[in-house]
Amino acid sequence: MNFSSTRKRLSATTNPSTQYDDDDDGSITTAPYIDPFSKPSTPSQHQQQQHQHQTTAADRLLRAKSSHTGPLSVEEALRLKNQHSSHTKESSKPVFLTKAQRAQLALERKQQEADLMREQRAATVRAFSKQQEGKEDGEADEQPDDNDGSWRRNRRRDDSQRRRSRSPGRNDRDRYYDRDSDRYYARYRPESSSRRRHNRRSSRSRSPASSRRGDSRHRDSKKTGEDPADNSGNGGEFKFVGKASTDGTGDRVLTDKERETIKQRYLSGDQAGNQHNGRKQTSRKVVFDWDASEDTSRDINDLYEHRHQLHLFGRAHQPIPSSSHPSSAYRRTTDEITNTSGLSSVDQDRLAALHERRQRRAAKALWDERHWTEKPLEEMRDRDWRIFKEDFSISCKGGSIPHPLRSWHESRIPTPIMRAIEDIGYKEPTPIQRQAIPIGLQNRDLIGIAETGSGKTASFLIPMLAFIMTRPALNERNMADGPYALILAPTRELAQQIEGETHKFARRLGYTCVSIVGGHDIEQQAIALRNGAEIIIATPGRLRDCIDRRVLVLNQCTYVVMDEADRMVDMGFEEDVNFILDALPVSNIKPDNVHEDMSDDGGFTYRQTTMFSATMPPVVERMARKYLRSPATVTIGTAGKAVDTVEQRVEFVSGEEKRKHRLLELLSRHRHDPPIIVFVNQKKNVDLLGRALTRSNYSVVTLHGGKSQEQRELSLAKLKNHEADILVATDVAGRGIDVKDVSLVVNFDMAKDIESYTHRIGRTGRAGKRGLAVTFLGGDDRDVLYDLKKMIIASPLSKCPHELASHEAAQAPPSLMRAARK
Ligand SMILES: Nc1ncnc2c1ncn2[C@@H]1O[C@H](COP(=O)(O)OP(=O)(O)OP(=O)(O)O)[C@@H](O)[C@H]1O
Repeated sequence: MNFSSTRKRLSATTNPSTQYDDDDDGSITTAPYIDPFSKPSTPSQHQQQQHQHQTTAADRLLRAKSSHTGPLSVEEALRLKNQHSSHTKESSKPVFLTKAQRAQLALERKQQEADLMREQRAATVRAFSKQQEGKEDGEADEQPDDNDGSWRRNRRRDDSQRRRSRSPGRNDRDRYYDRDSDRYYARYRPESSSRRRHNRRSSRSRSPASSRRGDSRHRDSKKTGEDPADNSGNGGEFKFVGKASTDGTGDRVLTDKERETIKQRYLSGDQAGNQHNGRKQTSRKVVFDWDASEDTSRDINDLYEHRHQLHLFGRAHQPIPSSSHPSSAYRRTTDEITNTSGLSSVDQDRLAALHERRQRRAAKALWDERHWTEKPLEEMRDRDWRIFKEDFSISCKGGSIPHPLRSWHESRIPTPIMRAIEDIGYKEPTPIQRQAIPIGLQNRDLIGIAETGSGKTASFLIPMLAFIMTRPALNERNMADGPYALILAPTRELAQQIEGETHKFARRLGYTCVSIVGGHDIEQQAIALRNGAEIIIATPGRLRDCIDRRVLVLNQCTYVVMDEADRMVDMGFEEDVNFILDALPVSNIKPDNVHEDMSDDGGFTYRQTTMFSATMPPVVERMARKYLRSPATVTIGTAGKAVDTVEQRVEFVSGEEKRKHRLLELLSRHRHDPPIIVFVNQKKNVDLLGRALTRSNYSVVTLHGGKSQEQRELSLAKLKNHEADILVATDVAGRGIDVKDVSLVVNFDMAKDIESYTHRIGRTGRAGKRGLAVTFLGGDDRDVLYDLKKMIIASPLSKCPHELASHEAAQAPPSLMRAARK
């Protein structure tokens, strides 16, 4: 639809006072238009309207009066007056417009304003281009009338008149605007053109960047559909680039889109203001397909996790002013952030938590992620030490525990002992050695609990030797005061074994060790003691004898080791142990209030007492409380747990004959490599079984408490030397006996308690090697079934048979079962 023709038709119908006076040139002569339907927009306009109505009514009265020949009659005058007053009443009535009419009128008015603006812009451009042309062409311009640009103005007027002649419906308002715009050009053109000239000059002198800005403006105008070049070149016609057509009269017809744009721009003020150039705000936004569950940022930054904390100060959405020119608002903001005094306690807590998290993150950034094996000692952090201890199942109690040994050469072990360790061939310390040796070197009391065959002997020997190195060498004068160190063991075999282990080190260091065990001539032992020995290894009974007989004094003994202390108590040696410990000098007993670390004791040496075992029943803890001062406790793995390298099997076999038969079957069928140890509970059964096995062509030695010390030592030596394949023994051989590569342990009789069982099966699977333990169970073993089941279940190599798992006696501890029976 032709927009301009609609506008004209509407004007004609809605403006009753419009008079068309089409003359030859198409011009319209009319009074300035006042729309009677529209509310006066200003007070002056309103007064003007009122005045016009009144003037028109008075004129009519005068005309009526003048057309009358004589004076008016009273009726005539009244009629005229009534006529006038009714007209006045009518004209003063408010006129209501429909919404569509108002919109149409507003559209019309806006169109007129747009036309006026367009004209003004075009005129400015024309004036400018005329001046440019004038400059370029100079005096030799082909247009003779163009010196002042008047020919262009004339041509524009001609064009305008031609257009008007083509548009007979054009109303007086258009004419008014034309005139008005001419006035505008006359008034403002020189100034605006001179301003443009000025702008142009200044833009030339400005930086290239600003000229680029001009370019970008140019580009922008292209984007919006306007072409400034066209505006300057087409005589001020507002030209749309796009699908535009003309109607039959040659008037340009606006497209729907253009009309819509004009409507949005001029009719809906709010929308036009918000939506720049009628463009939707989101038209240039990229809308991503995004799902909150795909947000991985919260994994790496917990700031996102607690997003609300960002809004703690309510400033996140506000622009922060430049700190170089801090405004009062900015200062207030920073004050609020740094000063938490005004915050609620909840917000202060949040702020503190945030701060702490940042600090943790910063500390984490400093973490060295290398494994402890890749780090030098001085770069080890607490975390590395924790990992290290976990790797070796080391757990400690007692406070001020030194770091464990990573290797032999990183320790504070004196060089001569280090050389001895190298000579013996211990490449790496075992877990108990890693932690017990540094504690021992601090001259600190210690309880060491580690599985069988884990190197506990060296754990107490090495610090003991280091301590002895600090003592004066034994000579004629101090020899009579006795040894520097004492090692107590429950059995002769164990004592002799420790002696052998100690001797390996001691002879390399020039020290003497003497074992005092039963079964040997006490006179010979007294002679050995008189010759002087730094280290005494003894069983409690014989040592007490020696002290009683004054064969031995312990005047300068300040280092005491109790190996298998629980066994000593078990065997009834507790009283003997107490007697021996009480015989030690009291002057060097460490007071309770002394700091745990005794390494720097100002030259004074307190007595150091240590206890080692694979099991630590409560009775040993009682002894420890009595004789140890602020001890450190080191546990490797789980206290009392059987060594993981042993596979434990159990079979329910009742009766001696059946068990013998089963044992022979086991030995013949599976062909276990010697040495093999078979444990029997009673001495006489040891001999019976030994003979039975010998009859079956096995090379057998036996060991029990009823044999002479010589026979016992011979049996053990034959087994170690591989002269015998099988050792049949009681619990005498159950503890501490270290025979290399025992492949099989058979519990012909089950041990009476779980600790003894643990030590027995610990004769195999030693020093990291794998072993097998087979146990025959019968009706007498009910009291250990519960603990045995637990131990087998805990063993990684073992499988608990259904018979044991479901056994009635294996369902609860024996004490509970007894209580339930009562
Ligand atoms: N660091 C080491 N490297 C290699 N072998 C070692 C090391 N320490 C000790 N051994 C060896 O391991 C074996 C067992 O050592 P030891 O007898 O001291 O163990 P244990 O824990 O006392 O056993 P039990 O509890 O049965 O008495 C011995 O033959 C010993 O020579």
